[in-house]
Amino acid sequence: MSSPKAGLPIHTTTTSKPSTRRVSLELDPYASPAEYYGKSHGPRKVAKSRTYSAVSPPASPRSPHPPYDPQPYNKRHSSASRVLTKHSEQHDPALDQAHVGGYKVSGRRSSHDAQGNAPRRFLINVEQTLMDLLAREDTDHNIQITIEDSGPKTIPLGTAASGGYRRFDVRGTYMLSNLLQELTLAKKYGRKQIVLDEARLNENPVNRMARLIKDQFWPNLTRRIDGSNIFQVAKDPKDWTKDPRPRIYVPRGAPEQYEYYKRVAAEHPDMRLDVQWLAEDPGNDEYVRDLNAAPGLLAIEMERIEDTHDGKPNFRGLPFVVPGGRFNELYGWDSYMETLGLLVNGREDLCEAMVRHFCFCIRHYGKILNANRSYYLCRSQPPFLTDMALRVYDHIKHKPDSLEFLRRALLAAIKDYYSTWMSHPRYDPVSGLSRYVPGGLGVPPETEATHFVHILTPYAKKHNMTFNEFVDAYNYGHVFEPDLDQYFLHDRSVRESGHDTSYRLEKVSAHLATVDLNSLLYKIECDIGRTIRAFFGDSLTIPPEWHVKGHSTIETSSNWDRRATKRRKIMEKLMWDEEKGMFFDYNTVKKEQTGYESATTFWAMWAGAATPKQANMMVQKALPKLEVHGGLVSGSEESRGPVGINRPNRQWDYPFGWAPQQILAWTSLIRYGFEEEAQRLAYRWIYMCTKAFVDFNGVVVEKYDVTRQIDPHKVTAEYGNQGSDFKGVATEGFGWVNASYVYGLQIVNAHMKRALGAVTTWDTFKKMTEAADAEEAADVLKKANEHDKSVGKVHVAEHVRYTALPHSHEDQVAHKAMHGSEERKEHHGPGETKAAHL
Ligand SMILES: OC[C@H]1O[C@H](O[C@H]2O[C@H](CO)[C@@H](O)[C@H](O)[C@H]2O)[C@H](O)[C@@H](O)[C@@H]1O
Repeated sequence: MSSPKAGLPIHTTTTSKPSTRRVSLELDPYASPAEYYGKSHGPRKVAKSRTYSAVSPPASPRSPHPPYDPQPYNKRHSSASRVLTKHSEQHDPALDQAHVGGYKVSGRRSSHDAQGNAPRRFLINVEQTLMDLLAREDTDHNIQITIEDSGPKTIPLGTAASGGYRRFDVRGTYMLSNLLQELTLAKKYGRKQIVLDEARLNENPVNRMARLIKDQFWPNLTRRIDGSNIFQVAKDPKDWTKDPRPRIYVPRGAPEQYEYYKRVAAEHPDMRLDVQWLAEDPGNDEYVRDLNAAPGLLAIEMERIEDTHDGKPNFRGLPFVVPGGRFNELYGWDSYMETLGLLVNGREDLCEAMVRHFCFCIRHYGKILNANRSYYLCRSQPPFLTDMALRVYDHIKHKPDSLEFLRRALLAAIKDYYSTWMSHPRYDPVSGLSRYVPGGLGVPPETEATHFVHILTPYAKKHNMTFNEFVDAYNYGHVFEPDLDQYFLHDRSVRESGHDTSYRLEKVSAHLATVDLNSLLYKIECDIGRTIRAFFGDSLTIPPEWHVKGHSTIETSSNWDRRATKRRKIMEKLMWDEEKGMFFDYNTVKKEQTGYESATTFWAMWAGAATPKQANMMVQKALPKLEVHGGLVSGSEESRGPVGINRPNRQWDYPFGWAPQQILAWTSLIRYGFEEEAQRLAYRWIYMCTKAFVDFNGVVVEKYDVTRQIDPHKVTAEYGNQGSDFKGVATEGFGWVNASYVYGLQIVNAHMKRALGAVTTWDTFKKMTEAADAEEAADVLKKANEHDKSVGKVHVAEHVRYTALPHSHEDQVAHKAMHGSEERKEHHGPGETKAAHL
């Protein structure tokens, strides 16, 4: 483990940096913190004492910045001397250059550094500068420097070229907060003194955020579960018991894991690791409820490694990426969304491992779990396995066992399809559609204590019990409240949908055949049919361990194609509203559409279930209702209805926007040729994330208020916002937002990227582009007229069209979307189009 943080994240081999980088001044100013402060900073931080002795005398009161002196010169001199003397055998060309050649050291008093051509670097005493910076700039004392702080917004730092003698002002919230972040990281890596590249402080914010995601956030969100870390990862911040302890449940089909964990427990009794067999039928409602008295992790996939020194079989957990810093377990649809970003960042190793975990879960727990904790055993999440596996396969197909990987994922997806989504109670035979209807009893134990207070308190009063007494009595069937049973049936359903919580679903979810779920199942049907045909000779044998009773042991594509066609027709009949230009959830009990306007309407396009005409109507009618400042809002304000003290807002409703909704909408739009709209939405979202990142100390959160222009990360709904509560530096971001950022940057064009780097709003960018186009057109017109005068012809329109043609690849893509209709067709399958790669 190379992370300095809590020992939790694991840093697996990354493809992002060549290992041959030289440790010297050549060090990439944008190297990952592990490299910049960990491996490579040592030799840069020191210089020979003899060179240091050449530094000029103390600053005079006439120094350009007399009011601020973070450390008296003599103190700086002596502390630096100490370091320098101590490490005098080490050599830093940067400082040699400063004192011996290159930059000539002035004999005058300390002064501000003039900007030379060489990149500027600062020589910084970490602890002292950190203290000074916070004392001066963090006026609201939250250990973040943001636009809400009212400090002077400037701090002078000594340049490395002058051995810290000459000073240069670092100004503005963005640079100061980057300084805070860098110092916090340097401190975590144990650095006392650093040479810091200015380039790290004034880096293009889009590049910085994308870089942090790739080099820092993904590694810090990466976990594995095995004996080396079970003590930490088994800990659950949601654990409600009096004696939280590490506990792992192992399914009967994985006896080698049971033996392994038993051995780990025996070897480390101080850990108090509780290793338990899971029941044969772990999806039983009563059983899962009873496990709530002793919640624990559920074992996931491991790989066999070299035997122990005494010849015992040994294992290592496969890695996975968690949704956010507080999590230690593998989530369902978060993992899919993260995969989209991880693939952009070359981390197919992690994506492949997550698919393998999902296969393990389907095989042993019967489904992809909400997350691998005992209290999630009855509950799944939106299913994306086929798309995930196909995308990963596309990146690993050169590997010898890649086809086996795909086969296994397909077998797992088929089993999950039959036994989870097309079985009672999720499948509704009357409509032919599916619903989120997980099992379970009682109050979901993992939710925030306050979430159900308003629902349960009247019942507690009615039964003359305290709140906790009532919850206990209700959970164990000592009191009967059928209305509450219905309430929690729907609540569990909302949580399985991943959209927890929303007024779209509250008190009705289990009755709804949602657009989201049925679009996903349509996609799964298409993917399975196509994959069996393309990769497995149109005949896939189902081995006993994947076989679901009542279904064939040989799968062919035609059945899957038929299923997909059937579902598409039903969706069109029951969910499509031609007049509104939207798909709506269908209430299978009331047998009517709900009419709730939700961003999930675009999932039908993502899956390819919408006809081109329907897609066009959605762009014309649904998009304007849901497009706001920061991209796509979860649902319309009108559909959500009024909120207030008695009807609090819900995090998956207006005005909040979530990364998965953005990602799926962009991909949907591109799939049907609406690249201009996809780019605009991606721009809005990336702009909003970047703006918050720049103004609020590098914050990246779980969800945003997409209608808020200044501080969109401030979300007060339900449990607040994951990712906003950090000290000094955000080290993980949030999984699916990280993914949306790097994925979205693949969608916007080069001009947009530049404008985003300058934190330009969409409206300004649009005006600028239109103005530039108009100017260019006027210029062309002028030239054409001149030309026409000379040749006596008028072909202005042709010239305008020609000169408006963009030159870069991205521009051509955008241009085609704007001017050409040839790409507006339906695409299916990976590898066919840009959409497929996205
Ligand atoms: O504790 C409340 C809920 O927390 C999770 O839901 C939210 O976070 C998940 C992880 O990012 C995400 O998958 C989900 O869409 C979010 O709403 C958890 O999944 C819920 O089961 C839990 O009740």
